[in-house]
Amino acid sequence: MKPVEVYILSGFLGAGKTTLLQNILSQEKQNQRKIAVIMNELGEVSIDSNAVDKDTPLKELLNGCVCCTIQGQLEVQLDNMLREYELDAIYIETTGVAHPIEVLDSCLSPIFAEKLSVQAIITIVDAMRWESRSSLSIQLRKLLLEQVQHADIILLNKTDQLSEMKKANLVAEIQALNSKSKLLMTEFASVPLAQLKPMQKPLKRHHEQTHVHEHLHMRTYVHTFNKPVSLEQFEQFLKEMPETIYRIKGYITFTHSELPFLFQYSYGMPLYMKEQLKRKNTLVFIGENLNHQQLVADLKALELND
Ligand SMILES: Nc1nc2c(ncn2[C@@H]2O[C@H](COP(=O)(O)OP(=O)(O)OP(=O)(O)O)[C@@H](O)[C@H]2O)c(=O)[nH]1
Repeated sequence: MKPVEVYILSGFLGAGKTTLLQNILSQEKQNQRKIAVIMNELGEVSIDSNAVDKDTPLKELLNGCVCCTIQGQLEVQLDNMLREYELDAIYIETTGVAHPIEVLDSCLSPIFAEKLSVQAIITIVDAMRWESRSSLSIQLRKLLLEQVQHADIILLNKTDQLSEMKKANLVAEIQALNSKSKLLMTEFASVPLAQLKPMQKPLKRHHEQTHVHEHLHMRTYVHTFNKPVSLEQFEQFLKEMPETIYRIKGYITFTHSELPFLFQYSYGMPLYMKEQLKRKNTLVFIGENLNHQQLVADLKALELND
């Protein structure tokens, strides 16, 4: 039997991995290929899984980063996928702080030698984040660089926010770091599937391990609101919260609206999308050295002030 193609989607928190996955899945559906998804999220609840439609087999690895705490689980999930479904391809969306090589290692395990064929590590780079990476900690900067260096295909995303001149500078910088990869510029990760074929297949590569909890000090906090909150006060909270909170996602209901909003925040940019169904009002916060106590107090205060 033909081995199942595997694509590893990597990229920093909020770079656009889920947006890319949605674009890919709708194109794969048109091509009538059988696709499965493995998602790894840092928080203990999944927000992104709603982005995958019900017909697509989905396995989730929650509350850990594939690269350190749950690499073994990834192998088990891959094995389960192969037993349960007849597939053409599996897409693995890693957490924004995963090292793609660890994921690659799991897929290249001898138990999958005949069954999986890893096609590419696709790294999506948030153009704005890349530009201002000097404000990140050394460990995170290193991770960003390595995600680029180990990619077979690089999507320079969010280019809608860059001038032509800045685009040219970024392209030159990224090509200097990894001249072997294919580099594409995208807005909202829009890319034809045919472009996601690498120039060469990934081989086993080595890197220095950077683990989420040990070195990056990356933490998550999951907060559930018991009642709607004021939009105005929530926006004030966003303005005042520490810059080391890089990513927030989840559902939130405001006093002015019955239905919740899907809330996305990355690199200082909030985005609200109205939902059609009631959802649990849970937000996942991801950041470096999170001060849990302060966060809990600030979020609880939003409910009291209402
Ligand atoms: N302006 C702009 N926003 C974008 C673009 N691509 C994605 N976004 C937005 O950026 C936010 C994060 O996108 P996601 O696709 O959820 O990012 P992600 O990498 O999956 O995030 P994590 O899973 O938390 O690491 C969302 O609000 C997207 O709508 C783009 O090209 N331009």
